[in-house]
Amino acid sequence: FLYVRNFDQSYTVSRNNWDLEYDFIIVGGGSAGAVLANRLSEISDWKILLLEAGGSDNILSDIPLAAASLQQTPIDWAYQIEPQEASCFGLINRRMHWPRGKVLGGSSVLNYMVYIRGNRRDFDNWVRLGNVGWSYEEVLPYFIKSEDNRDPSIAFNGFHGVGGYLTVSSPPDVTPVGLAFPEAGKFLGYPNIDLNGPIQTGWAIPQGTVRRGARCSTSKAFLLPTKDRPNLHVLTFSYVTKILFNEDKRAIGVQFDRFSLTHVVYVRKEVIVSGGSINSPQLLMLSGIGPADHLNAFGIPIIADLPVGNNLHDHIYPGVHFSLEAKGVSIVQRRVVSLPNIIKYFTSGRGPLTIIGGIEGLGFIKTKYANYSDDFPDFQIHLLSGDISSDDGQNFRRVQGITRELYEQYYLPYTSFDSFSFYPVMLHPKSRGFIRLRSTSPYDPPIIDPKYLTHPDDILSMVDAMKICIAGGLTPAYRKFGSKLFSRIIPGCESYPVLSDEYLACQARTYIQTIYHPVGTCRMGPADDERSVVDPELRVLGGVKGLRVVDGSIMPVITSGNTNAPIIMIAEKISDLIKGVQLPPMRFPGGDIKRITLWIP
Ligand SMILES: Cc1cc2nc3c(=O)[nH]c(=O)nc-3n(C[C@H](O)[C@H](O)[C@H](O)COP(=O)(O)OP(=O)(O)OC[C@H]3O[C@@H](n4cnc5c(N)ncnc54)[C@H](O)[C@@H]3O)c2cc1C
Repeated sequence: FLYVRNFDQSYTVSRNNWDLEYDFIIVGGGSAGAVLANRLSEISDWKILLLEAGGSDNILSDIPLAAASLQQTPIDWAYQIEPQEASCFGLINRRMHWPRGKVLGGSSVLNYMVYIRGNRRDFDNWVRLGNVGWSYEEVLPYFIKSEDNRDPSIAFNGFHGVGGYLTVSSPPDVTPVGLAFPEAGKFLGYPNIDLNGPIQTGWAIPQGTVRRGARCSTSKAFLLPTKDRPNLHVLTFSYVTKILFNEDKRAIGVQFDRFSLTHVVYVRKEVIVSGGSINSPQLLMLSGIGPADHLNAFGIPIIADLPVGNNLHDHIYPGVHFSLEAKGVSIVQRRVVSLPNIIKYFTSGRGPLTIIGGIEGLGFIKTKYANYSDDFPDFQIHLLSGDISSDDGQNFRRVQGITRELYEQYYLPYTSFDSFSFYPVMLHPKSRGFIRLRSTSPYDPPIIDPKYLTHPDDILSMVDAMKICIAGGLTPAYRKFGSKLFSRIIPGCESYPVLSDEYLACQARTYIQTIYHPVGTCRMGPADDERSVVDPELRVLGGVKGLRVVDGSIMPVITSGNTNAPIIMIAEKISDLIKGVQLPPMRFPGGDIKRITLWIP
């Protein structure tokens, strides 16, 4: 207990009194909001208010292997998406859950802690879309600024930071199935590399946002060190329901609900919305910023007619599952959640409970559809060591929202043996969906329709990625444990020859799942691009003043990898911009790279 739990964390940030006016009001204390609160309150003359709808994180959320068990609990907004047209859910007709953190630290408290920054092309692509200032060379200093990398073999290779607020570490313990992952990659021709270093295409055991074996959320990383700053007020259980404007379209404050009472607080400089990719567009629309026809339909007075809620996209994957003859080589949750392992975790910050969401390997690969000349992978394989059902399906059923009967029908055969899964995550989906208001009540969850797989290219590349996964799981690295592809005949796909392209496509449509990276709903772009909601300094367009959006919703195109680190970077960069400073661009430490043509949506 002493080892992993810093007693400082028991501080409470809730206050019962606050001021009537602040220099900055930040809405949402998640991945982005926590960074902004820290960095802006470094200026002692500025008074900052952070309003967070949820409370504080807890001891369960510290345990890396327990990540999935946090879903559908009070610290999760527990959204559900609309049923999808593309027959993704033909088999079980489910409405996929979309967890989002409702807690200080936001989704960084629920996430699986994988630390990935994305590909340098992602940011150069943002610049090509008109977003001056966001090239890889300009954002790299901000990734480094946040970081405290604790692995000496990675920390000093020129791409990393030491001494920042965000602890990044390599896993203290890895199962044999995890250790086999880079070996399997090498067999297929992929090098074992630092996935945040000079090249991204490779297979490796990933680093995580983990400090001494426990989750390092942005609440722990960025808010905890500010607890003695008198100019930062953090109010938990404070749900912002409206941004207030004067007749000049200047944001002058917000209205929020706290313990059944409604309050108003005013702002001198700016309101910054950091509610995440679902809540930020919802709040903007409720406040009169959104598509005019949609707001008119609800009778909401229009402040600015902007494409808020459009451009919703996400990372999805189909599962490729393997069973193993060997025993004790992967995480079988019913075995690893044992008293000795719990004691080990709390006394030394080691053991299987430190494994980040069960993810022990990451492989960035290129399918034949990638169509790029060099290092710009189109899929990211996540190795889940131990399968969805190794805890008797409890998390899986909760996370995927399927019934016990369906679970027993299709997944039960997994439960008794060691196993692993490869999840090939499609990095550059072309399908686009939207967020819209369901009603004018801020308490009604918005309509979320990602329109998965509605672009025909998306399914083709997915089939190819599944084939690479099948090859990877059957390499000598896994054969030595007796790996076998778990090939049940999927109901609805019987008419296709097993493992044919058509069969795999059917499997993908049937079992697609989110890896929880929705972005893009308050798209950043130049003012003359009709798709833009915020400009490259993240100021809301349409003549609005004193209002920014800073979170995952501003990404014009999703980054190649998990989204927490890039969102922290975005908040770091904008904090400096607000302060009127910018770190100098870093020349790419590996030298110049070839220019290539990217697909631009
Ligand atoms: C289950 C899961 C697993 C993931 N795994 C990984 C991973 O392994 N690696 C990775 O890099 N990324 C991962 N992600 C994604 C990553 O965590 C998110 O992209 C990132 O945390 C989003 O940051 P954000 O600042 O945009 O929003 P959030 O972190 O969601 O923050 C939004 C905050 O605003 C608050 N809020 C919203 N509306 C209001 C309002 N009106 N008033 C007051 N407060 C409000 C919310 O309660 C929340 O605290 C995962 C996400 C999930 C959910």
